[in-house]
Amino acid sequence: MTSTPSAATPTSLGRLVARSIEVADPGPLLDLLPEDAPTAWLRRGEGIVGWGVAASVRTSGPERFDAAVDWWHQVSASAVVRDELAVPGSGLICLGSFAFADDPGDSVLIVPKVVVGRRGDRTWVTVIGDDEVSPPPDLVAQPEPRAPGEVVFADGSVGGTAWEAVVAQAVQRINAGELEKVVLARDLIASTEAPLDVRWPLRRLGSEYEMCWTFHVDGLFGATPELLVRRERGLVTSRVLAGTIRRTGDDERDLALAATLARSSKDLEEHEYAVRSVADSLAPHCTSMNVPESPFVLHLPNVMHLATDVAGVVPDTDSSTVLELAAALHPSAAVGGTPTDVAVAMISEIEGMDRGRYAGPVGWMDASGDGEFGIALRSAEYGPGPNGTGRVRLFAGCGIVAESDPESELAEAQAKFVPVRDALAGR
Ligand SMILES: C=C(O[C@@H]1C=C(C(=O)O)C=C[C@H]1O)C(=O)O
Repeated sequence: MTSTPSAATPTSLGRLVARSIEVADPGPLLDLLPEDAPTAWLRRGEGIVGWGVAASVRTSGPERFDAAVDWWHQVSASAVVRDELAVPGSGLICLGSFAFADDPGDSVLIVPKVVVGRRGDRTWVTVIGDDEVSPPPDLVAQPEPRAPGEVVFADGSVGGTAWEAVVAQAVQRINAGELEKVVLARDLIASTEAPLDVRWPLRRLGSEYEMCWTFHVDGLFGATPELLVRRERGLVTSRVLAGTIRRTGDDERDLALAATLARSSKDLEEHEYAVRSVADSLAPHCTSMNVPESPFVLHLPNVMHLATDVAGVVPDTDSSTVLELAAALHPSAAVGGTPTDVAVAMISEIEGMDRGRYAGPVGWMDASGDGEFGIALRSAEYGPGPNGTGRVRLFAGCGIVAESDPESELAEAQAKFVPVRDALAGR
């Protein structure tokens, strides 16, 4: 790895050596994570956790995806890999998280030093190092993570009332024919008494939001219900969400609400834009595709969504990695809008905040380019606060169409803060 793309800042230029071995079930993967440099991508207890940094690259700007793909090609081409399992996620892998917007676009790919993965009833450990690998570590459950202590929430960049006015402005511009749909988000700031030990919210998100992908990459964590793209041995899949209704906590009422959502023309329209944008971006890579005609309702503890699982076959002649597919799909109408360019310009004009890596692709990739990238929703970014405290920035957004009502959209955004908000609670 002598030459690196200009938009990339790598940490390791050495040749990597990776070795994966099968191990006995060590119990819940999240319980194995140490406090220092943990990474995670898990759903229903399966997936990947990792710790330490064997190599990483930071990229930025409009070239952030291309620069990361180039770096990964170089790293994986020069690596020596011994993998006794050869299942998705074993062998050399990286985890990554990408900014929503081109500017500043700060993004990261990380190759952990240790990865523990689970798929079905198989569990493995991968140890990755420079030129030589250490023996696999003992896998033992770590003590309960440190609690955040008292947590105080405050408005972020734009307060609730001001945000309603921004939504109203978007509705007006949609009705004036400028665009069809735009996704607008806001942030909340949580101040935690102690610096955040990210394993605290991760454990809670992993058990409360089993239908979601619980993730952490370099300070961005959450539990997303939306899979931007999975590439696995020539098959691509994407779970598209758009159209939301809040749950009441009363099962019978929620079922009636689910039926209302499935018939709501406003939500079906919003959903249709999102499905079309994903299908159109995947089509050039696929020989055949399955796009269901109508969505199903995905039930989460806080909200219900209209959901469509899109699938396609990528021929051997198409060598696009899952990250390139994610880059082609980003930003889908689920987090940008329709038409994409007009919506993205409107977001930066009126939203009033930098999204950072919220609503960008987050996930993992192996040396063959297979892997999974979700959309970083129901997420937050954390760092140090003043005087030994912690600071967490939570994000939530909503698709705005012609019939959107600002007050209901604000309530919907509040409901989307709930997963991370609740996961920070408890002392
Ligand atoms: C933008 C978010 O969610 C997206 C917007 C949705 C909607 O407007 O109905 C639903 C799911 C997501 O695609 C978010 O959670 O922040």
